[in-house]
Amino acid sequence: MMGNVFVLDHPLIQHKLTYVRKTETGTKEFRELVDEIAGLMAYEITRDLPVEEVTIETPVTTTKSYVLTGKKIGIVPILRAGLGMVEGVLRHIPTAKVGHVGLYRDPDTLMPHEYYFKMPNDIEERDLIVVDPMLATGGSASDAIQSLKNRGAKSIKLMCLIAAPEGVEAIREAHPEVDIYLAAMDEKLNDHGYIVPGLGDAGDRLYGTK
Ligand SMILES: O=P(O)(O)OC[C@H]1O[C@H](OP(=O)(O)OP(=O)(O)O)[C@H](O)[C@@H]1O
Ligand SMILES: O=c1cc[nH]c(=O)[nH]1
Ligand SMILES: [Mg+2]
Repeated sequence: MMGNVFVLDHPLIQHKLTYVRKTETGTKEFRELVDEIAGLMAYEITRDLPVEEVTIETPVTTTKSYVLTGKKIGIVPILRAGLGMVEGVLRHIPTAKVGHVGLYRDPDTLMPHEYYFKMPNDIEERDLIVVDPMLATGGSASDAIQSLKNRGAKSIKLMCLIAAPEGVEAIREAHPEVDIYLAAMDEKLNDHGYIVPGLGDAGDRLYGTK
């Protein structure tokens, strides 16, 4: 089955993304905005979570209502920049477990290198949401998803703030069953593998390392 690409262009997300992109937005505000956008996106991507009917008492009467079935969820940030999206998602899915994949992209070759991998021990039973603000060449997300599959993951979604068409294509090629959720689809990559117009280096802007 071919995964879908969803651009979650809700007005609140579009508005916040404008400030995330702006050069003059400082580290503190950048971090807050990434967190808020991740929360709004989590709200959208959990739309199909299963619920079950329960019978409850209100102060007025007995009625039927709905609760989540308790489907197991895992949030998988790609370090470092993906960390900026974790709390926003956890705010809406507080029982989710969090697994970390450490990857950095070599600035010259643009190839990803894995330096850390730690998951909950039942990832094969969980619906995993891989989070990373940037999907550029797609190399990092593609490798992270492959690492998860190699360890038994069966259900994986990818959630990014901004993607280049090249990155989306790379994921669709390597992992055709993975649904991709974006806040924006940008124009292209530049010669250094940065997304245009993009927001610059997400990790550096989140953590003030440049
Ligand atoms: O799609 P790609 O071409 O692989 O590029 C995207 C990756 O690059 C950035 O991470 P970076 O390597 O800068 O690491 P960092 O998060 O530690 O800054 C970003 O957060 C993605 O993980
Ligand atoms: O534009 C880009 C591309 C890769 N990584 C980033 O942080 N930004
Ligand atoms: Mg970086």
